[in-house]
Amino acid sequence: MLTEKNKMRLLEEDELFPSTPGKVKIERAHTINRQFHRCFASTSTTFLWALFLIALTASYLSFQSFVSTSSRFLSSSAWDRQVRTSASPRRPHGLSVLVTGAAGFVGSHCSLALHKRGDGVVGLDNFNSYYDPSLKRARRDLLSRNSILLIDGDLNDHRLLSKLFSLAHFTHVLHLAAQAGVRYAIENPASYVHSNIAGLVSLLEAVKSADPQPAVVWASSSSVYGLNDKSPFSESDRTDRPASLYAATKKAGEEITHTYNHIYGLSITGLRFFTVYGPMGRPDMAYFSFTKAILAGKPITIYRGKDGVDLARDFTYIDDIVRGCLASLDTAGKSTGSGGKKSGPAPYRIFNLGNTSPVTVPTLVSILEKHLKVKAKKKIVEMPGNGDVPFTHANISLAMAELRYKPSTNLEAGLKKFVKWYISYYGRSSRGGRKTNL
Ligand SMILES: O=C(O)[C@H]1O[C@H](OP(=O)(O)OP(=O)(O)OC[C@H]2O[C@@H](n3ccc(=O)[nH]c3=O)[C@H](O)[C@@H]2O)[C@H](O)[C@@H](O)[C@@H]1O
Repeated sequence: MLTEKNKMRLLEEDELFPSTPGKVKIERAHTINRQFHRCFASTSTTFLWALFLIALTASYLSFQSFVSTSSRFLSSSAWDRQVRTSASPRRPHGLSVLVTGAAGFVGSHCSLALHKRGDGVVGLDNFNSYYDPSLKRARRDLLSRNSILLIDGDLNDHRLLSKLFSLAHFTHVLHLAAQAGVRYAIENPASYVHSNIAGLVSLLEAVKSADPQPAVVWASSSSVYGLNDKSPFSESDRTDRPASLYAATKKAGEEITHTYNHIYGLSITGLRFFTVYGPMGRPDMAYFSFTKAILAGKPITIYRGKDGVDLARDFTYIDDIVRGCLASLDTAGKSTGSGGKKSGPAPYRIFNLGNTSPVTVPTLVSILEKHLKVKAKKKIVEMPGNGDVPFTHANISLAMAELRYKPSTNLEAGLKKFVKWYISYYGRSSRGGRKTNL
């Protein structure tokens, strides 16, 4: 017999866990159900507590790491001195440049080139794990051996940025930090917004408030041309039809920098890089991942466009890009703002930095086969609809006229240098592990 109290409890439990309407309930089933419900209720409570504790621990840890990162940077006079020394030019009228993304491919090459000619350089990089961070650490070690300070920090860390601009009077910011890669945007769209939109705005806010305001040279991308089929691509061509979220964030960057130019008088130069390759490059890019796979005897996937047309890229060698970046810094006019107001118009420039001679992906593979002396195992598939464009081709007349930009390395010669570096760094039988220092 059920007591009134027990009946009430059962009723309450029934309300909590309603049974399927119309089902006959027998007492034994009900008892089992009740035990199950109790057990479930206690499991779910435990689960919720566990979640709560995990969240609490995670926020504590991230707070601790924020505090320790910030205090490590923000309260040490030794660190202040390091920033000032690294930012100081060693030649008369030299530049003082904050290079974001300095542990990256283009960032590390530019930092070294600037340092070599006597400019002051401070690097900033968040060492994210989009590709193997050990290569980024190796680049940092190389910079460090050249007395270039590279700070592990994120563009979105406002305190860190304002501290940097208060410590050093940077004449220029070379902004190369970004979430790169066209196809990865399908997997992780938020990382593109974090770095290429929020990070960019955070940086521009810091630059706007700096006194004096530096000039900004930054990496846009050939991908902004998107579905443009007028060839070669000129800076005045349509860029309102991006084919990937990556391209859309780079295009947004061009508009965002324009706003800061218009309102605050920041001197802006946007560089549309065309598929940059070379030694110490990005492992996610086709020429790099193909090399690794070919040496390992693994198959490579070659995408092919509609109607069996080969895809083509205006592959551009890193040294040419570095020269274009340095020429952009050297010719950037001054920012005109101070205290949040501009005192006159400042330059806003956009340049293509390409090679002007597109090469198909199968040709890229055959050049690699030749330099590696190994035949590739090729799998040809139709280009997936995940952001790729069929071809790119730069018109570089504007950069030639204003930057004296003149690319001098063709794909054959550039890949030879890349392969030489790859084998010296990883070895021929590598599985991605490094053999020597950079
Ligand atoms: O120029 C640019 O703006 C962009 O250049 C590259 O993007 P992408 O040209 O797609 O370079 P890769 O990823 O190296 O691809 C090169 C070509 O190889 C093809 N590919 C790639 C990977 C693969 O497994 N198979 C394959 O056939 C691609 O479809 C593409 O046609 C960079 O990854 C971007 O960060 C940069 O902004």
